Amino acid sequence: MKLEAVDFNAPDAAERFVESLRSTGFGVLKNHPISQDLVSSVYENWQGFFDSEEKMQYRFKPETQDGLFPAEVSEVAKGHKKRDIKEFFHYYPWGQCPDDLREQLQGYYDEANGLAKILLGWVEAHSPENVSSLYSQSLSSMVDCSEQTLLRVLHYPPMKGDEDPGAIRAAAHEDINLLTILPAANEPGLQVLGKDGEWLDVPCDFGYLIVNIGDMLQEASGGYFPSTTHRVVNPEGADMTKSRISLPLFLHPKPEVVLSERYTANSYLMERLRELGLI
Ligand SMILES: O=C(O)CCC(=O)C(=O)O
Ligand SMILES: [Fe+2]
Repeated sequence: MKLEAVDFNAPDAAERFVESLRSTGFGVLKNHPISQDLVSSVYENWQGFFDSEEKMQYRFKPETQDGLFPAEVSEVAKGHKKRDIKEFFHYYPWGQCPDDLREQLQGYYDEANGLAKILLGWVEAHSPENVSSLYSQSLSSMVDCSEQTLLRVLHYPPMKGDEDPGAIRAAAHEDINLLTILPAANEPGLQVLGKDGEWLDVPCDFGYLIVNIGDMLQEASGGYFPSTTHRVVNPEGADMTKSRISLPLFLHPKPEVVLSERYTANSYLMERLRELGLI
């Protein structure tokens, strides 16, 4: 299996992108419309936030799940015992955010959501009829004006050498949401599990945009679009001293959206959060 970047402006971009999603669970785009200067500047400013003491004033609120999740409360992926080596900030337009970072992050949130709608349109247009007939409404309308779509700013600190043996930056997992949109991080490490059981590096050239399918699209498409297992491995050698910042946008439908005969977006999310011990 090979993950090749699709040129966003190519005439057959939609078809090739959706084919990649279908066969690998991932799609990689180049020449997409999201501003790289904006992404670099977000990385830089949020590195400053994570390096600061004031970050602790933004500790997450358990009832609304917005704000900073410090390293000591970081996630334990389903089926794993060790905590991931990371800290992260959950940004929602209605949630907490340092004043000096809000405008820029909201700007990125809006740009990424705009592109996400185009990509959901591509997925819908290239779903076979027996699959698109399963969608209770168009995929892009599922996320339209959703207040659940989450932008996560992730910081993986440099390795200190005293990490718990067996702990990694992000243990193997699948995303819960419809689609995840992620600009290439400032350091490598993201890997996807191929159908052959081999881990494959996701191309991370600066400027690439990585898109992956989450469990909700798998559910809504009756399994046609597979949600894919991925992880972030620890750096080795000289890279151990480097931080890694990444910026996934998790597209979440409005709570009342019907995903399948079994689930609404809300009932699905609650079931998964319960499994993860988060509620
Ligand atoms: O940091 C990355 O590259 C991926 C992060 C991720 O998979 C997640 O937060 O769900
Ligand atoms: Fe993920």
